[in-house]
Amino acid sequence: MKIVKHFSFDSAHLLDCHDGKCQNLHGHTYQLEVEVQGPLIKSGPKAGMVLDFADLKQAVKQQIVDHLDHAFIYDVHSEKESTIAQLLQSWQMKTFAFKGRTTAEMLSQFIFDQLSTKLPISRIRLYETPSSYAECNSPSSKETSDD
Ligand SMILES: Nc1nc2c(c(=O)[nH]1)N=C([C@H](O)[C@H](O)COP(=O)(O)OP(=O)(O)OP(=O)(O)O)CN2
Ligand SMILES: [Zn+2]
Repeated sequence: MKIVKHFSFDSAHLLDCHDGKCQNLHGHTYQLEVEVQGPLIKSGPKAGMVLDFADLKQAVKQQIVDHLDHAFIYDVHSEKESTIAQLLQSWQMKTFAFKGRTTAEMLSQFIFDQLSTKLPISRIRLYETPSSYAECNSPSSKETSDD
């Protein structure tokens, strides 16, 4: 059985060295879908659930949304992005240090890995724009081969 919950957060970023408009500072209202797979709980207050949606909400909020929402997400390996982050930090503005390029793909892998330490996550999908998303699946939850 699978359950899915949707989340949303707003972040600013840029892609240093991008060969298009995304080299400029800009923002996204990211839409995040988190899927959890597992058997139904058999008894007690959570009977008939894979995981209580409220518990899923709290975990995603604490581990992901609270850190990324209204933050400048920057690649710690980029001098340009780190310089912007230092300036924002000097004004007590919110930043999030990311160990990689802040693409939808890299962010979705990070979110998947973070959440997987606490929950049986089977898939996450991160929409950067309404028409663009990256998806990260647990190998064990794949229904088809690797293609
Ligand atoms: N494979 C990826 N390609 C791009 C990424 C990414 O994370 N992975 N990111 C960007 C930029 O961050 C950019 O903000 C998004 O680009 P784009 O989809 O072109 O933006 P639009 O506002 O034009 O989106 P629409 O949904 O088409 O309006 C670039 N590429
Ligand atoms: Zn972007």
